[in-house]
Amino acid sequence: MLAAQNQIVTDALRALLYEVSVQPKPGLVDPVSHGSHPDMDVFTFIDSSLSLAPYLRQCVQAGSEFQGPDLTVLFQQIRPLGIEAEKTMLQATGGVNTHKGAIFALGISVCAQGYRLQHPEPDFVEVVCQMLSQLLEIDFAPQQLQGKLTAGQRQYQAYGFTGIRGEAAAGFPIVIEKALPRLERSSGTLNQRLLDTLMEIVGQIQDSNLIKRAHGPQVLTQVQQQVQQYFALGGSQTVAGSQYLQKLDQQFTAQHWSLGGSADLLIVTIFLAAQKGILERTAVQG
Ligand SMILES: CC(C)(COP(=O)(O)OP(=O)(O)OC[C@H]1O[C@@H](n2cnc3c(N)ncnc32)[C@H](O)[C@@H]1O)[C@@H](O)C(=O)NCCC(=O)NCCS
Ligand SMILES: Nc1ncnc2c1ncn2[C@@H]1O[C@H](COP(=O)(O)OP(=O)(O)OP(=O)(O)O)[C@@H](O)[C@H]1O
Repeated sequence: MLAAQNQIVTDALRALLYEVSVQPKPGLVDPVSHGSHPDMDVFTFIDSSLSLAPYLRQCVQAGSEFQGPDLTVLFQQIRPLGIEAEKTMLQATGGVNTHKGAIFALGISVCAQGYRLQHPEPDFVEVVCQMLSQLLEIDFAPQQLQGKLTAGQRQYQAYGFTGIRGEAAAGFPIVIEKALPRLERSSGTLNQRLLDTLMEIVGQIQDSNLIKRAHGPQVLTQVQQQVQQYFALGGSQTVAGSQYLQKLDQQFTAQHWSLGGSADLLIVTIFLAAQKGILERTAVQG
């Protein structure tokens, strides 16, 4: 039991560290570039990731010890832990928001996997959906949408987009139905496979981070076309695809666009792939 709990925490930390190591990611921080985030670099992400280890352990423990019939209670137990973890992250990064979305999405994911150690019958999606069955109703209640709103809250009001909350409450369908299958059928180096997986997510998501930075959802159509073009050129394994991705990185950085939500779903994808044992390492070439 303890070994399995430890493995969940290790896989979650692996996911955080792998995500920031993948490059080139359009507009996102990687070891070569800070993209559209001049206040961060790869070391900020390493510090942030390490600071989250105790939080991730607490979420796993809460999941594996939970016995009641109502999994919304389990989510109520871990949410305050997430709010504390955001403060820990900000202390570790000198006040920079590196992993807000990941604290939420990965915390829920490791908690669900912790729960499944004792209750293997429901699958990951069922556990997550049960945990979050009241999330949208509670978070998007009119009394919550007052005062200074976050990007996600503003976009819910303006466009009805449910953002990270909607993805999580639906059991991360983009991760399960699109990103994991893309990762499984991908080939090449691990970096190449994870780049294709990231771009698969970018083509599917309504990323509140991107919509905020591009000042409106019309950006989604353009970015979806760019993703199609990337895959039409052969993706990360062809010279044309790689050059196109570099061009996108330059364009996103110049426009100050970012893909924070896609990065967060990539983290969840890597975590689940590691748990399923489909994240086999591939020799790095060149
Ligand atoms: C739900 C969270 C993420 C807060 O949401 P918030 O509205 O602040 O976030 P917002 O939508 O602006 O984006 C947060 C991050 O999510 C990621 N993200 C954006 N869009 C998506 C998406 N479609 N899918 C996945 N991740 C996404 C990005 O990295 C982004 O930076 C979480 O931080 C949280 O629950 N915080 C505690 C708040 C709380 O419980 N308050 C008390 C009750 S209101
Ligand atoms: N590799 C990465 N590079 C950059 N952002 C990432 C990366 N991985 C995840 N993210 C996500 O992007 C978000 C940061 O976006 P952004 O800087 O726009 O947020 P903010 O602090 O809310 O806004 P602002 O910087 O405009 O005040 C983080 O919360 C994080 O979840």
